[in-house]
Amino acid sequence: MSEDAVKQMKQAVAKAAADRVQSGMIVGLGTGSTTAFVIQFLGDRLRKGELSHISGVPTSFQASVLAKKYGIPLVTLDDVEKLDIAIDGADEVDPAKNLIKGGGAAHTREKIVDSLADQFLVVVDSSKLVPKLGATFPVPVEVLPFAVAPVTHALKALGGQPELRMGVKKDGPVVTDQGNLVLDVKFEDIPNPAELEKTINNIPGVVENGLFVNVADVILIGEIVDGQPRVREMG
Ligand SMILES: O=C(CO)[C@H](O)[C@H](O)COP(=O)(O)O
Repeated sequence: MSEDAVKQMKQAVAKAAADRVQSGMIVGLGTGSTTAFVIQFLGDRLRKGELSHISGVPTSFQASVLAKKYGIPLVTLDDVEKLDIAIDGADEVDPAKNLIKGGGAAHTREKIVDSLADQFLVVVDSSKLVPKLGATFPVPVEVLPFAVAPVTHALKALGGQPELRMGVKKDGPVVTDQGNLVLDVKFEDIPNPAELEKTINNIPGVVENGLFVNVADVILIGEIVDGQPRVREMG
């Protein structure tokens, strides 16, 4: 799939998601390249007067910078008890609507914000659909820097192959918005994602992992059909 086709799928699905937001809503703003388009399209709708009085809860520094750029008023979790909708991307989606997230190292805040929404709407291109979680993407685990060694040992004991995530444009490890590190853990098989999600989070020093089980309500998928971008909802 060409880069341009992937961009078209992301834009199509982002537009469809932004069109579902209604005036007055409190909206969780996800992190990543797909949600960057969602934030841009929400800003467009506000500017055109199609939408008014929405507030965004950003899931990351990136989301907050983009929201400010596109004129979306922001609130924090000190200001609201729940959200009407959260729109976020994913790295993998299985047929039961369970996810792996954290490709942008933002899964800790994302899980908090996405879980507080009446509706958690996931926006992905068709390359993210997998028959089983773990098929293509490791499970990102945010870890306190002090605990990287013992958490690494514990993840190996669970059958995983953890690797410290390194920066692409920076020497040294990726540091999350909370000042922690990320271990990307490849598992040969994830027979029970719900159990693995809880087991990993029980390791002392783990802050949060990128398995999102039973959190997503709606999955919108951008795809290319007969050369044209199209959006469908997972049944
Ligand atoms: O979980 C995430 C960030 O932590 C992203 O939502 C996920 O990585 C998908 O990103 P993109 O839309 O760029 O493919």
